Amino acid sequence: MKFTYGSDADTIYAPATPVGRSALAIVRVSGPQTQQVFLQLCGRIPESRKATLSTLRDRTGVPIDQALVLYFPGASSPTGEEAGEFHLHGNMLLVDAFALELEHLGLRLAQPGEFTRRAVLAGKLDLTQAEALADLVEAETTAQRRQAVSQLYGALGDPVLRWRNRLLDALSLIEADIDFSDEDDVGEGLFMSALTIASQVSDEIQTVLRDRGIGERVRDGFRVVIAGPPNAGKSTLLNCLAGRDVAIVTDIPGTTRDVLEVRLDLGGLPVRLFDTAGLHESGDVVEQIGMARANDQLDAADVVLWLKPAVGPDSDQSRIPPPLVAKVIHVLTKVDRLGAGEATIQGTGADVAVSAVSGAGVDALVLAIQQALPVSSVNEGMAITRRRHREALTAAVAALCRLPQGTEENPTDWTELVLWAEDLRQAVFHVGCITGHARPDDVLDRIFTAFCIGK
Ligand SMILES: Nc1nc2c(ncn2[C@@H]2O[C@H](COP(=O)(O)OP(=O)(O)OP(=O)(O)O)[C@@H](O)[C@H]2O)c(=O)[nH]1
Ligand SMILES: [K+]
Ligand SMILES: [Mg+2]
Repeated sequence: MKFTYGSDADTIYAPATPVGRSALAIVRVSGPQTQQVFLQLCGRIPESRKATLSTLRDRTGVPIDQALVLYFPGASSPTGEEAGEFHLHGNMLLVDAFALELEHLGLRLAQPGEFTRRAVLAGKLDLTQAEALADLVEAETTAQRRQAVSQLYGALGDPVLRWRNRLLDALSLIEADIDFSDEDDVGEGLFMSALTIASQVSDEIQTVLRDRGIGERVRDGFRVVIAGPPNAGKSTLLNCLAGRDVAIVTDIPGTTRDVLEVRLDLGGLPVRLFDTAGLHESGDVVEQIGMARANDQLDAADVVLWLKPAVGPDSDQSRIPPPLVAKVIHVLTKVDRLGAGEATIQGTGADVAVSAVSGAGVDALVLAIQQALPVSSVNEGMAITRRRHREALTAAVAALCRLPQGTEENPTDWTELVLWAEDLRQAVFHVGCITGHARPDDVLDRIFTAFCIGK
């Protein structure tokens, strides 16, 4: 969907707190008509940046509410333009009555993310910080919250900006060389320093690109897939780990066909846990489709729980998982059905033995999953958190790799310098897209449509 914003010259408003009953409801206003809003509804413009108690009145003079109001003048406001905040009591009828007065003055309801968009356009935030704000609002686990906060404080934006500045330095060296050069001479040899800078930046970016996608995983959730033969107890285990009855369980093999997903917080890490159809030879068309879906999940998994029942008709099937990139945890299930004293894991090849009925071994399994997640570097230093960042960095590296890699190489004539300058310019552009220093409109639209209104 293409999202179109109203004019950036409009004065916008939006509730910044959730709909419903609450102690307070905060309404934000931003744009050139802000002072007029204060004059009309409070009777005066409050002192800048100071919480002031004020009676809000409608256009007939009838009080709407007594509210704490805040006025942020021009450039020092969160959006970089005239802005205000109204802390009403948290009743929706009251908020509606207030909104009606704002609309009467010509304000319009903000689009999702429009306040943050204005802050970016005013240079108050770079794009990675704007994305971090969205991630912070959406965070469901500690790791997500920490990653969002560190990105807000520049964990991604700062190094990207430094790369861009160094590439700009390199570009200006080459441009100087071009200026010095005439037809017989290719400049002062400044290109050598330029190529050194470019290759160092390229190496640094490539190191970051080899991060195994941890930042993206923290943002989206690590994928843990439960798989194994039919009736191994996969759906029962999903329900047990989720703590609720998500999946259908029966003693009929082939009960699960569709992929089911639950989101879990495992020690602060976001996990997407998937239940899949039992894998075996089957002529049943529906089961075959289910197994194809199961295999797709296995291909995308970070960790696979491969289940095998300790007892029952399926226990002797010596099934092994298909070849996988993911880490595999071999889980022996239904151990409550083993006789007392029977050694559980030994000789079975399993890593963990569980019973979803008695709960035995479930804590050990959770621990094993946590240890199998590729999290050693979570929240430490720079993290790529979106595909957008990865694509931009990859494109920048591709441009830098077109430059000669050894500094010994001399340009054959000055037109070659011009081509090198162009490659550098492209690298600068792609790196700049991450922070918003180069800003194609579709990038902005894609980012801000994912925001909630009022942010
Ligand atoms: N005693 C005992 N029975 C279990 C346990 N886990 C599962 N079962 C039983 O095993 C049968 C199969 O369980 P499911 O969870 O449906 O197995 P599944 O692997 O999802 O099966 P499909 O979806 O058909 O591949 C059911 O009758 C469950 O009640 C367990 O830990 N202990
Ligand atoms: K079943
Ligand atoms: Mg099942």
